[in-house]
Amino acid sequence: MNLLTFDSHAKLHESGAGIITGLVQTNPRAVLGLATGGTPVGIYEELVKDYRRGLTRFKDVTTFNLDEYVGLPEDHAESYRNYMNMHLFHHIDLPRTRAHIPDGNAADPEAECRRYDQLLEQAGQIDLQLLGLGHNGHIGFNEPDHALISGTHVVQLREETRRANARFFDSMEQVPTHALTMGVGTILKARMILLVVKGADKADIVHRALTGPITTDCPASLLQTHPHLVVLMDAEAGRLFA
Ligand SMILES: N[C@@H]1[C@@H](O)[C@H](O)[C@@H](COP(=O)(O)O)O[C@@H]1O
Repeated sequence: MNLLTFDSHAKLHESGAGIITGLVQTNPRAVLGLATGGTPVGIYEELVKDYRRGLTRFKDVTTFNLDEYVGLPEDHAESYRNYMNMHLFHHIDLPRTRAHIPDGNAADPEAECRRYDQLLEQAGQIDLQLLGLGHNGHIGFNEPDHALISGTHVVQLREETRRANARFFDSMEQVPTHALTMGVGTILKARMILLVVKGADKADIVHRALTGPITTDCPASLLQTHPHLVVLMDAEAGRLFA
């Protein structure tokens, strides 16, 4: 595990984008696992800057997003498809046909999960999986539970997760109750995992996840078992690692 702490968000974002840009430079056909939420926005901004500087091209890259809400129209401001379009996809030359996100409006969500897993399988191994961290230790939308599911599945969101995400919606009632998420098995199969954690409110959970017991009560704790985990933290999130 490689832990890196940054004294500014600018440096953290540059570093995160630099790792992704470097990977795509050496492997133009890279398969990237992408995340949403507040945390990676600055990294996507830097990635777009790298692209505009001509440092990288995405025309042969394939991407898979971790998750999507169930029941939000694709063009809803808070759908993860719309988030990705706004923050990354509309600014780079990644072909839409290779930018995969689970379809939260599929008539048969279980069938959609199987379709997503087939696409993942066809693409081969994810080269780099970008991850944020939920306050309860969730990764993607894999919530703490007595057992975790390996492949893509439908999940009922915990109240604390809906509350944390309510800041992006007009009211708590508008936050979807369910989501489709890649499973922890798929996440752990990635060649490299880039976990990004920011803010004092995540200091306890990131410390517990990376130094505490490996348990399904804290899905991110499974990342301890990964052979190539890189963690980027701001000083506030990383304060317990001193
Ligand atoms: N499904 C997403 C996760 O992929 C994200 O990593 C996490 C933290 O979000 P944030 O970065 O906004 O704190 O919660 C969300 O619910």
